[in-house]
Amino acid sequence: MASRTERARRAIDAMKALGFSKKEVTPVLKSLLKLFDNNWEPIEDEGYRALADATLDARDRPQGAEHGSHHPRMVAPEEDHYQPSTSLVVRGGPCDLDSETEALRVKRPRTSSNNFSADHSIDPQLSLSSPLTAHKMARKIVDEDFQQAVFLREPKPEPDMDAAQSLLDAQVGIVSHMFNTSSSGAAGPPALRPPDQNQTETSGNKGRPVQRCGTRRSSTSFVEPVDSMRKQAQNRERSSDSDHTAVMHNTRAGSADECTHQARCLHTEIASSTMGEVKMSIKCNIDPSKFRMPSLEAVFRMVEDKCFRSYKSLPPNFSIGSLINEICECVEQVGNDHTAEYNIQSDSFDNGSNLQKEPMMNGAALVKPIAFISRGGGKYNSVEDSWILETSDNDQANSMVAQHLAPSHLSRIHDASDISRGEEKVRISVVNEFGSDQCPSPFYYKQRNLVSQKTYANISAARIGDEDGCADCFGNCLSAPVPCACARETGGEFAYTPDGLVRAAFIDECFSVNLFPEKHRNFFCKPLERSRNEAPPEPCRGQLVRKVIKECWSKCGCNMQCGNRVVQRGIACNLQVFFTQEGKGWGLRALDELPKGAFVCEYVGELLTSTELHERTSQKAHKAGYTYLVDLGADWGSEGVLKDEEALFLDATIYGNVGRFINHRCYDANLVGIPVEVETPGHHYYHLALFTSKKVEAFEELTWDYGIDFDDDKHPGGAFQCLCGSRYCRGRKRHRNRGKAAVRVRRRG
Ligand SMILES: C[S@@+](CC[C@H](N)C(=O)[O-])C[C@H]1O[C@@H](n2cnc3c(N)ncnc32)[C@H](O)[C@@H]1O
Repeated sequence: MASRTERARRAIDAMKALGFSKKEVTPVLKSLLKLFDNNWEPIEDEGYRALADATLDARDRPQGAEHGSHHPRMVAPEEDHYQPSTSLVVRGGPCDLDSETEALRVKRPRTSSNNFSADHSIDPQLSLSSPLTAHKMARKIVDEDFQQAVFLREPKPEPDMDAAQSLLDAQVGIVSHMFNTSSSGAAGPPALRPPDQNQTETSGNKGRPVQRCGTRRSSTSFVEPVDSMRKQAQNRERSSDSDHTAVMHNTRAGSADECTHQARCLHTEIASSTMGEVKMSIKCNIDPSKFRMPSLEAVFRMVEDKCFRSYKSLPPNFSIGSLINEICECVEQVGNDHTAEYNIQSDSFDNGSNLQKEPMMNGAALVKPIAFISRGGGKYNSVEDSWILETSDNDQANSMVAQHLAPSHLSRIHDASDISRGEEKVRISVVNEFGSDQCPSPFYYKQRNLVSQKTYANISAARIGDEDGCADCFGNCLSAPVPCACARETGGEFAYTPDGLVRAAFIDECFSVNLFPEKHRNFFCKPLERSRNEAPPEPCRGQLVRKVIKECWSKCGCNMQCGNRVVQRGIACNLQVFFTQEGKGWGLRALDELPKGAFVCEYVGELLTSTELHERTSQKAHKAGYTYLVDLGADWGSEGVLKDEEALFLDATIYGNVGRFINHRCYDANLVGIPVEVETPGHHYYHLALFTSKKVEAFEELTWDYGIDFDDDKHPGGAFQCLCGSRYCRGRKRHRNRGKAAVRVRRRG
C-alpha cells in the first residue's frame, strides 16, 4: 500500500497533467480527504475524477471559463463560418420552443489553453435576429411539420416480454396521444394537446382503441374502388401500348426511372392533368411466360402481409388502400407547396408531349421508398442531390443512404413497445410515466448513418487497403497471441476487453480529453477555405486530437464475433426512451445496470457536409427542429486546406436512432462519445459511439455532455435552459451568477 505522501504526490501529478497547479490542488485534496475520512479510494477512482471536479469547482472562475465543452456537440445550423472542430453542439428544438432561446450561437475555439475569455464568436449576421424571431420562426415551421398525425401505439403484449416490458404495459396502457398543430410546453415535444374523444378509433378486428396524435386533413384525393382499379389494370394489361409513361392528356409528369437495378420496379411515374387528376404508375419487371394478371385486392393483401412482417407492427387499420390515400394526400400537399425546395417541376403545364424525364425529386421519394430504401446494394444516381445506398462488403458495418425526405413526410407512427421498429437487435420501449399527452416527435428510425452522395466521406470497401485491416486473422482477434494491425490505432493494444467493454484507462483518457480539451488540442490545420467567400477565412484555432477506436471489419479475416467489433454489432443493452421529470423532454435510460466502458449506442443521423447543412438549414422547411445536430469536425489528421465539404455533421432530425434522445449533462455525464472507425480509414468520417464513463445503475438516465457553453451572453438566444441537475451545471451557475436569459453553445476546436 502506498504511503499517504506517495498517494498525495500521485494525485497532484495526475492533476498537473490536467493543468492544475499543486497550489490549487493541495487544499482541495485536503478537504476531500477530510470529507472522505481519509479514504483515498473515492478520490483516486475514475482517474481522480472527484478531485478534478472539486478542483474545478474550487476555482469558481468567472463565467466564460473553458471547461466542460466536450468534443461532441450539437450545432447551430445557421452557422456557416465553419471551423474544423471536434465538438458537437445542440440547438434548442421542439422540446424548448417556448423558452425563446431557439437560435444557438457558436463561439470559436480558444487559441490558448489558459485563455478563458470568449475570444471569438460567430458572425452575428448568421444568427437569427432575435430569440423571439427565432422562436416564432421555429414555432411556425414546427407547426407545419407536425400537421400530420403521429401515432404512439399500444405495445403488443407478447409471451416473451420481460418484466420491464410488463411494466411498460402497465405504464403506457392503451396509449393514445394527440398532436395539435400549436406547440406548447417548454420541455416536451411540440404540438401536443389532450386526447380528443372524437378522434378515438376502434381498431378494426383487433378491437383496440387507438387515438391519433394529431389532426388530420381531409383528403381531397381519391382512391378508386378496388374493382375499378382492377379493371384499369386489366385494361392496361390488354393495351398494346408499351410506352413506359402513363401519361394523361394535357399532363405534366415526373418519373423515377431507377428503382435500383436489383429491384423489380423499373420506374415510378407521376402525372397530373389540368382536370385536377394525378396519376401515378409503377412499372415492374416480370417474367411474362409465367405471369397471369392478379387481382389488385390479392396484391394489396400480400403487400400488407409483407409490411406487417417487415415492420412487425402497423396501425390496426393499416391497408394499402389507405396508404395510397396517404400518397395522394402527400402529392397534393407537396404539389401545392410551390416554395418547397424539393418540388422541382416548373409550374407550367405542357400538353403531354414535353414530358419531364428527370425524376421528380420528392415525387420519386414519395412513391418509391419501399423499393428504394429497403433493397440494399443499389445506387440511385440519376438525381444529383439524391442519397445513395452505398454498396457494402459488410452488411453490418456500413452506413445506409437514402433520399432526403422533407420533415413534413416524417414517419407518423411510433411503436411504444419498440421505437426502432425491429431495426435494433433489442426492443427499445417508450414510456411516459407522468401520463401527459405526449409522444416523441416523428422521425425515421435508422440503425446506421445515412450518407449523401456529395459527402466527402467516401465510404466504400474499395478505398480500404489491406493494410487497414487484418486479412490474415481468424476467429477472434482478441485471442490472438499478438494484437493485429487493427490495434495499431490504439497503441498496439485493443481498446476493448474480452468482455466487450472499453478498457477503463482508455475511457478515462477520453473523458479527460473531453473535460480538459485545452490540454489536449494539438493539431492546427491551415486556414479554412470557405465555399462562399462572404467573409475572409479565419485562421484555424486547432482541433482536438481525439482518441479513436479502430474496429475490425469486412476486409479483416476475423468473424463478426471478434472482440474488436463492438459498435458495428449494434446496441446490445436494454434501453428505454422515457419522459423526463425535470422538463428536458424525452430521455434515454438503461433497464439494467451497466458497467463502466459498456457500449450504449451510436449517435446516428444523416451525414452532411457543412455546405449541405447550410443548404438544408437555409431552407424554410428545415429551419426548425434542429435539436439533433452533431458536429463531427473535419479531418484532424489532414494538414491541407480544409474545404467546407470536408467538415461533417450528423443530423438526426429526420433519420436517427435512439442516440437522439440522450440529454445533456454538464461535466459528470455518465456517457462519453468516442470516435470509432469501421469502414473508413483516417480521421475524417467515423462513428460517434457512446460508452458508459462509469458504472450506471438500472433506470438511471443516460447523459452526455454536449459541450455547451451557457455563459456566452454575447449572442441572445441559444440552446436551452440547462436542467441537468449536475452539481457542476454550467447553466445553473450562469443563472445563479448572472441571472441572464441568453445562452449559447460553444464551439470546440
Ligand atoms: C438531442 S435532444 C435530446 C432529446 C430531447 N430531450 C427530446 O425530447 O427529443 C436535445 C434537446 O433536448 C433538450 N435537453 C437536452 N438536455 C437538456 C438539459 N440538460 N436541460 C434541458 N433541456 C435539455 C433540449 O431541448 C435540447 O435541445
